[in-house]
Amino acid sequence: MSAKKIAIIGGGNLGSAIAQGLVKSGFSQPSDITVTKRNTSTLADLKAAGVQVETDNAKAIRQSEVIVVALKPYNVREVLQQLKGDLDPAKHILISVVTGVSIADLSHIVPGMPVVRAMPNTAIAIQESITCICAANASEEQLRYVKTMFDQLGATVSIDEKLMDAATVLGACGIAFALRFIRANIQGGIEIGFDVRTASLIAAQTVKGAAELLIRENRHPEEEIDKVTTPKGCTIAGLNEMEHQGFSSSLIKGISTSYNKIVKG
Ligand SMILES: NC(=O)C1=CN([C@@H]2O[C@H](COP(=O)(O)OP(=O)(O)OC[C@H]3O[C@@H](n4cnc5c(N)ncnc54)[C@H](OP(=O)(O)O)[C@@H]3O)[C@@H](O)[C@H]2O)C=CC1
Ligand SMILES: O=C(O)[C@@H]1CCC=N1
Repeated sequence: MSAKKIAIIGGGNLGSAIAQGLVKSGFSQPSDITVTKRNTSTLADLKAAGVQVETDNAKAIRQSEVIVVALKPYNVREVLQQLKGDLDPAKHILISVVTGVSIADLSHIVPGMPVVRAMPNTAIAIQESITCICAANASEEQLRYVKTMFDQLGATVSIDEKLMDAATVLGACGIAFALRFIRANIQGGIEIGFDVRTASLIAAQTVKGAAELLIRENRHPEEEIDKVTTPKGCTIAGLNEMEHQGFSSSLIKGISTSYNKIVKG
């Protein structure tokens, strides 16, 4: 368990998910976490779990050592400018999960602060995130702490900052892409006879199983696909029709479009 007190500035979708994961994992005592936002009514569940809920960012920062910034990209500059006087490079470490805001940008807003960028996804709420991490001006010890924290909340990978936008697309947006794939499977499953609950369970568990084959067994997807595609069988017939309709191509184009949205605006 972490002895450090953690402030999460911006308790929206991701900020709340991080708090949930920190509580569930036992990494932090609920009372050592403070989550801020202007309208705190949406944080009732976290409050009931013992997490401190605040509208006052400065107060949250003063009573914490680790500051997780989970604001919308367009809010970061203004909010951090206001909090500059409360941030102490000797006491605090800043972890930004904000999309598209570089360590250089952050260091420009709050000079001298140790900054780590992290890119988790919403599965962090259930300790199943993949979190990409990069640091330019944090100490080895601070970086170790951040990695340990996110290791409790899923898996981590250290990357160069130049790959952070790509990490956002593949890991963070990727949850939505995967869920849309599952939804399409559910819709197909209903069309061929299943009720929605059964179709959802089969579709979700099947995707989980496929992912586990890659993660646990370190296999290439095509190696596993070869085991399923009986010659002249129904799998290859369905798979080829999906490819004729642009399945892989649409996913690759979607990933590329998502990436360009971050880098070109
Ligand atoms: N959602 C995701 O899956 C992921 C998001 N990200 C990044 O994380 C960041 C947050 O995204 P997301 O959680 O989706 O966005 P949300 O809009 O859900 O969360 C941002 C929160 O910030 C709060 N906020 C706004 N102004 C202030 C302020 N002055 N002080 C304190 N809190 C404030 C808002 O609440 P209120 O209006 O009540 O103040 C809001 O709940 C973004 O930069 C996003 O790109 C990264 C990876 C994944
Ligand atoms: O859609 C977005 O812009 C954010 C970044 C990653 C996930 N959600």
